[in-house]
Amino acid sequence: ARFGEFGGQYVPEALHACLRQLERGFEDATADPAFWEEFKSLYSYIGRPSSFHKADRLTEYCGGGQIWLKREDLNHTGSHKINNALAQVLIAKRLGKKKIIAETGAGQHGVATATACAKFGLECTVFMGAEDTRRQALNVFRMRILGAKVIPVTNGTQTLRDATSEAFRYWVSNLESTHYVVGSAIGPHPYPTLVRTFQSVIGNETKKQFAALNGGKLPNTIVACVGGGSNSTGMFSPFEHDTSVRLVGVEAGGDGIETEHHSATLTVGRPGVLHGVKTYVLQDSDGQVHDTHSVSAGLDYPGVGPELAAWKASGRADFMAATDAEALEGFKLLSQLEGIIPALESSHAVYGAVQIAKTMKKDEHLIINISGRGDKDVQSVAEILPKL
Ligand SMILES: Cc1ncc(COP(=O)(O)O)c(/C=N/[C@H](C(=O)O)[C@@H](O)C(C)C)c1O
Repeated sequence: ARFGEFGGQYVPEALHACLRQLERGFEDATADPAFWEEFKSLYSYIGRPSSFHKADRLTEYCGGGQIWLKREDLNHTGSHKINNALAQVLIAKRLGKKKIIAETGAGQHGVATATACAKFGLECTVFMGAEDTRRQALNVFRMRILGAKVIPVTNGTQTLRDATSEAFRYWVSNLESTHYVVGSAIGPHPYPTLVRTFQSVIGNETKKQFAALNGGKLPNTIVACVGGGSNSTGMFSPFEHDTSVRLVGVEAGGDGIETEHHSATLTVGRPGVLHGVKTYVLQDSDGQVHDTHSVSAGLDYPGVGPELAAWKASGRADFMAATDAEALEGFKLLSQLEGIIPALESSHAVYGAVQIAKTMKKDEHLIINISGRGDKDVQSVAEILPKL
C-alpha cells in the first residue's frame, strides 16, 4: 500500500514472503468479527475507552481556545503503545508465531509488548539502544520484571534508530518462529497501515467523546506529538476527511532545528528511504541518515511514518517543532495547571497546543493527545530542572 509517493517495501528479498504473510494475517484478522471481539474483550484490561475531558486551567492560562485532553497516558502500561502491541500479538498468535521481538526507545513500546507477551504467554525479546537503556532505566526494569529479555544495542547513536535496525537484522534470520511487533507507524508495508489501524481507536473514541460533550460538533484543531507517527496517525485518521479539523503534528526540535541536534524529520527532512519504507528522512546530501537528538527518547528518530509524509505533501496536516526547553515548559505547564505529569514526548504536543490555543477564539476547541505519562521521565527532568 502506498501513501501517495510514500510507503512501499524497500526490504531485502528474504523479507518479502514474511511481509506478505503478515499482510494476509492482518487482512484476515481485520475482516474477522471474532478478532475484533477478542481485541474489544481487552478493553477492560487496557482501560478503554480512555478518558476525555476539558483542561480548564490550561485553557484559562492560554486565554484563547477551549483545550481538551485525550488521556492515553491512563492506559495500562502508561501510553498508547498498548493498543498496537496487544493487537499485533493477537495477529502473531493467529499466524502461529511463538516468539515476539520489538524495538523500543522510550521503553513504552517495549513495556507494552512485554505486557502483551506476559498476558498471552509468548517469549519476548526487546532491542533497545544502550543510551536509551540508561535514560529510560525504569522501563528496562519493568520489561525484565514482566519476563522479557532486553538487548542493549551498542552500535550507532545507541538509540531508537539502531534498535530498529538491530531488530530487523534479528528478524530476517528468525522469520519462521518470530513476529516483529513494530512500535510505530514506520517500516515496510503493511506496518504503517497496520499500526495506524489499531491506533485509530484513539481518534474514533475522541470523535464520539467530543461530539457527545459539544452537541455533535467537530473540534477545530487536534495536536499530537510525532516520533514514528503512531499516536498522531491513530488520533488524526478518523478526522482525515473532516477537512474543517486542523491536524497539527509536533516534532522534537531538540537544541533547535537550526542546529544538528534535533529529530524534526518532517519540518526539516526530505524524502528518502529508512527501515524499509519511502518517507521523510533526516539525511545529508549523500543520503546518509543524520544522528538525531531529543530530550525525549520516544521522538528521537530520523525517520517518520509514510502516511504523515503524505499528509505533509498534501497539506492535510501541519507540522511544527518544539525544542527540548519548550517541551520541558509543556511538561511543567500540564503538571502544575492540570495535575497531570505527561511523558516528555507528549510534552511536545502540550507546548505546541498552548502556542496554537493562544491564537484561537474562545468558542473554538483544541484537543491534545496525551500519548503517555511522565513517570519514566521524572528522574531525568529532576536532573535537568533542579530548581523545579
Ligand atoms: C509516550 C510516547 N508518546 C509518543 C511516542 C512517539 O511515538 P509515535 O506515537 O509512534 O510517534 C512515544 C514513542 N515511544 C516508542 C517507545 O516507547 O519505544 C518509540 O521510542 C519507538 C517505538 C518509536 C512514546 O513512548
